Amino acid sequence: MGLIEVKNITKRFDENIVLDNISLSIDEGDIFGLIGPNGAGKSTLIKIMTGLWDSNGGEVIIDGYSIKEEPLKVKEQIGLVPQEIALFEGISAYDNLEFFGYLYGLKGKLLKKRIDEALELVGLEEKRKEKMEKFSGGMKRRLNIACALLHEPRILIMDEPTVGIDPQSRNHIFEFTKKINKENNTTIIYTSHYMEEVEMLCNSIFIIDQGQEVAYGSKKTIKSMISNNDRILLEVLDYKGEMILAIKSLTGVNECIDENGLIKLLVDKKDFRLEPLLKVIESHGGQIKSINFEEPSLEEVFLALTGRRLRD
Ligand SMILES: Nc1ncnc2c1ncn2[C@@H]1O[C@H](COP(=O)(O)OP(=O)(O)OP(=O)(O)O)[C@@H](O)[C@H]1O
Repeated sequence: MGLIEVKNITKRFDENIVLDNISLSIDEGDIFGLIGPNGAGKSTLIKIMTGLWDSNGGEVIIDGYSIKEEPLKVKEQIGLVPQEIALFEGISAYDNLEFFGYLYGLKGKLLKKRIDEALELVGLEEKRKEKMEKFSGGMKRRLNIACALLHEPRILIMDEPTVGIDPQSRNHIFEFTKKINKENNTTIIYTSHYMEEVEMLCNSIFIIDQGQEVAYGSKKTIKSMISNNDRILLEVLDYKGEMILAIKSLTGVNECIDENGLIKLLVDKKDFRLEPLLKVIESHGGQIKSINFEEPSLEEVFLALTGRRLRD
């Protein structure tokens, strides 16, 4: 059983079904990506998983506790960073953290220690005395995440943490997310409509669209859902013209396009072997300058499975 079990969750607003029988399981230490376009149901699922909203059917079990029956046991394990920034503008970064620390029941030396650690983690130690109103959107977002980490939660949930922020803050968020996952084994749930972020950060992925599961599993599993093909890009110097014909006749090669020395291959993962390809190139006098293997991107997966782009 995973640390987090979501079982057959359904949510309706009047007649509108916004989550349709969603089930998933998240292991301790995972970085779990929940992705889908605007209005797909990501925030609604997060609100149900954290006990902020009730579902119309199904259940959420965290560490063996039902969120409906033992909400406090569940909530103390979670740090939630909501989509809307929740901070006090008129006071300093430190005072904001102190306020949230009190809410978690922290005080005295322990609170000070946790505030220092959280400020360092999100890269805002030098801004501790500055008032929030002077902060950029990205700095506010980082501080908001720091607030959610003060009680050292076992699970950190971030709902679209990089929307509308500067690249520097975005990189900070990636770096410290990876750090707390690695060093503290914190389980991360990360929602986004930026496929490339999730692709970079997450090991398990759930793609949701119009309240329904589109794909779910490890990155590898999801990518293999749409294609048995891999792409290979080769840069080859000094080869003779017949080489392309010889490559095309190799087992497992479905396509071979030559663009002035940049050779693009589409190969069947099951049947293709690298060795015969290298031999053919060598026997035609070609010299390989570079060779790259490419998998389909998550964006391509989404397009293949839904017929639409994630961001139109
Ligand atoms: N309080 C509400 N009342 C009625 N409908 C709602 C409510 N909250 C959300 N919805 C609807 O539920 C659907 C899912 O919304 P949700 O905010 O969960 O999507 P999302 O994937 O988080 O999108 P975004 O990336 O835009 O935040 C949308 O159609 C939305 O209009």
